[in-house]
Amino acid sequence: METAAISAPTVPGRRFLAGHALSLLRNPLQFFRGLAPHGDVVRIGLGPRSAYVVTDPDVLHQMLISDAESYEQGLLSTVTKPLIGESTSTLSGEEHRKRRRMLAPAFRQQRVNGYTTLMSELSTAQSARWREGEPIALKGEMNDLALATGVRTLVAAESNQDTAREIRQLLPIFLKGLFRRLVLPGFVLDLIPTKGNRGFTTSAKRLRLVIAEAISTYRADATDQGDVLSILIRVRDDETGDSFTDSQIVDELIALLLAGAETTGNMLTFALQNLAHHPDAEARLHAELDGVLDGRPPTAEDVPRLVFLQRVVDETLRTYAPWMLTRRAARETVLGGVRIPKKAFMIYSPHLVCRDERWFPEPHRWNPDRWDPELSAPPRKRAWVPFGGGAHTCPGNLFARVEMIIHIATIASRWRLRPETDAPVAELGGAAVVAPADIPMIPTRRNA
Ligand code: HEM
Repeated sequence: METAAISAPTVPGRRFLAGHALSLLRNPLQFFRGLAPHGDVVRIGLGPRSAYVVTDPDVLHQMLISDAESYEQGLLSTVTKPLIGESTSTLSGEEHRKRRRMLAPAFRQQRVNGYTTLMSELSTAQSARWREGEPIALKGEMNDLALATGVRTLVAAESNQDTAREIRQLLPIFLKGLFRRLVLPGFVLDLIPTKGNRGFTTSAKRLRLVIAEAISTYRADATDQGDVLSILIRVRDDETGDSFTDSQIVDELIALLLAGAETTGNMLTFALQNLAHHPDAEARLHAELDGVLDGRPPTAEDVPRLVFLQRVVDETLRTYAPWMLTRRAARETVLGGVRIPKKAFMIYSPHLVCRDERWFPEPHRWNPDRWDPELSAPPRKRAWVPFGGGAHTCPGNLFARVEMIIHIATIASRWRLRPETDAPVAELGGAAVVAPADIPMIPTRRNA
């Protein structure tokens, strides 16, 4: 160990036993955004426990990439593992590397391109239900759309559409129960047989059963349905020759839906809310869509041509990046010159790094032009971390970016959205992600 290593500075305001709980409960996003001036790695109190928060992009690179072997998955995966099983998002080490290799073919560029027709059909159907001048709850609409996209790209076969519908109904009940169990231990909730608690247990069992039935149908019919499940039942690991068992596929599909639906739904909401609040950006997007698409639905080939829309998406991902992700030090080590004890509770916050004015001038301003090399100096690449980095970097990053581009292109080609009130775009600290406040929107048809 380097001898010059120092102890991590403690962030002022830590109280005996409570730690920084008050500031965290009051406004976790603001609290995290205020940490960087105290050091590249700082110590905060979560109740009586210490946690180390990494605030600098180079030091974060060290933790996630160059010295990744010194860290394993943290609290978030420890608490979710008993509830959602062993999957890419809860495993560490060699088993995790193997799962990532086996998952990768479902998320390669060519495969993701194949999902775009379905994506565009889903946003067309969702927005076809809107009525001129009648307010819509945009956040609910976008979460439904992202969930539908997740479920249909995982299990697309026509013969399994009842399954897909049932997964869509069960997942929100399961998610609600899961969130409660992250706060209170399951055995406590099992002692209180309320509707919500029974709902979690029943929905978890049913969810596994319907996915298992879909797997049996797919195994019996060798056709590639162009979806994620078709890949998972075929894939063989290059290094070990192993394939997935049915139970592993169930765990992976549930984990993908948990990791991918709400995150993308929230980002879609933020993007459309910001466009509604920035008429200049909205007008430029409309001009681009009219020029490239001329009224037809977007396809995978259009994605690289929708340059301004890509900037809208990248800026939304920067502005509303997840605020808290965790690791655990597997051994005593040094990070950014700071001593890290074995088993230390490590936190990194893409939100904090992506809102640091040293890397992104006027960091709280949503400004797609910061990604235009003719108008702005190139942002620090290492500081744009909405999808994390290293071995656990989001495997759905390409999928999520393409999904956002296709849905926004489809919706904004047909509709202009305006907030019903003058409420500004507001952000809330959700479980690990930044969630939008629900601002009712009034849709009006575009005549393009
Ligand atoms: C805009 C939407 C999304 C954002 C902002 C996002 C962000 C992230 C981040 C920051 C991580 C890394 C967590 C860590 O370091 O511990 C992650 C992991 C993960 N994401 Fe995403 N994600 C998004 C969409 C998706 C989608 C659409 C899918 C799947 C279809 C997905 C599947 C996963 C999985 C399985 C992991 C765990 C990876 C691992 O531990 O190896 N995500 N995501």
